[in-house]
Amino acid sequence: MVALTHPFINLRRQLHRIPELGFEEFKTQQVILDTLSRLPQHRLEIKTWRTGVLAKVKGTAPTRILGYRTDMDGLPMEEETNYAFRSEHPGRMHACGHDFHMAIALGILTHFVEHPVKEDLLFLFQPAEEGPGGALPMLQSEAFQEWRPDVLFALHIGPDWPVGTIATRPGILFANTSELYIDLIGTSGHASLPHRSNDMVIAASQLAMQLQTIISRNIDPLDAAILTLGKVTIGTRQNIIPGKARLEGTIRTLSLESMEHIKHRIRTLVQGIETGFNCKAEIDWGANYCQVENQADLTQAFMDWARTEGDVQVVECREAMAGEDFGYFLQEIPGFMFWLGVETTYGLHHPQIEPKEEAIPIAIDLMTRWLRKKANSSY
Ligand SMILES: CC(=O)N[C@@H](CCC[C@H](N)C(=O)O)C(=O)O
Repeated sequence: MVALTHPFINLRRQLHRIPELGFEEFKTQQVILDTLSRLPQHRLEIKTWRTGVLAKVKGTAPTRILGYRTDMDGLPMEEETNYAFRSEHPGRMHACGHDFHMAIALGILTHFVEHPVKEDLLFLFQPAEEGPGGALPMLQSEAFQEWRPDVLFALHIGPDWPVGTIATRPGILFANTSELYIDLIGTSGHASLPHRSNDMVIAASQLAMQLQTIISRNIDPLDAAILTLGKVTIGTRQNIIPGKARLEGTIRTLSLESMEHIKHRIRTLVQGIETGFNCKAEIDWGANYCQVENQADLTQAFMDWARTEGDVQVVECREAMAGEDFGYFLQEIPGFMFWLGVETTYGLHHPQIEPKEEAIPIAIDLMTRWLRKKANSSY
């Protein structure tokens, strides 16, 4: 772990202590607003939107708005790192790097308040990326539309790459996602009377196995797709036949067509369970995120530029099956997202993840130079 010498590493640690779930980022929002309030105000315009923040750094002779987005929320999990600055919120953790993302955004913003460029720069602090999804409602908000940027950039910490490496690609970077919740409703009863009950352990087990056939039997093997069940809840006690089961999961695809096809197959299999087990079933698709599709020319230009700058390694990576609601912004505004190497032993969403903080100043420096270049060019 690096020493506490860099102001934005310090800020990351401050944010790391206070992870909050989507649309509950009250303390986080306050830290962002407090940080902004300590900067010279004459170049800053600030708006809040729900628990998010929009901060505009006014340019010297603006004709366009260049945007930079960070997410803000933490995850509902117990932290198990060795950090001295562990989460102070039980059952909450920044395990997806949003503390890094916010500190980096504030580092870039601070630079431009002190060293303005010609164009306006918009910094979006977006709530609820992990769920239920803040990007789409923020994109549709009046607050955003009033300052709608012409281009938009973002990064995500990348545990698989060493510090000093960035990885991205023109085109699809992150998958389409849909959450999946299936409730099965049968009849509970005494363990000794199976014929008078309708056991949802058996129905849920059958369904879990059948769902796994969708990817292996119904999807083109060359078209990547995932159906993961992350949580199954059934029963209360060893001698009670449970009449209710809940299966929770996520679907990931690299095309919208595959997403629709998988949902169609899920509906069909669930209907089969209803018929076969004489139970009722309800499906809820939860939050859906569209793919993160990097604008090809801009992304290629960024990768070429970063290679010539020579201080970071640039990798053209494959698509990831992770989801990111930043994709909604990129459906309407040209831009890109990239992975920032933070080289960790444990991956994203792991309770022991300790991303390397040396990546924070590297990212601030890189994106400061990129935004300066874009703000001074005609595109
Ligand atoms: C980068 C990352 O880990 N993103 C999350 C986004 C959540 C997607 C959605 N709520 C779902 O689970 O379907 C991810 O899990 O990929």
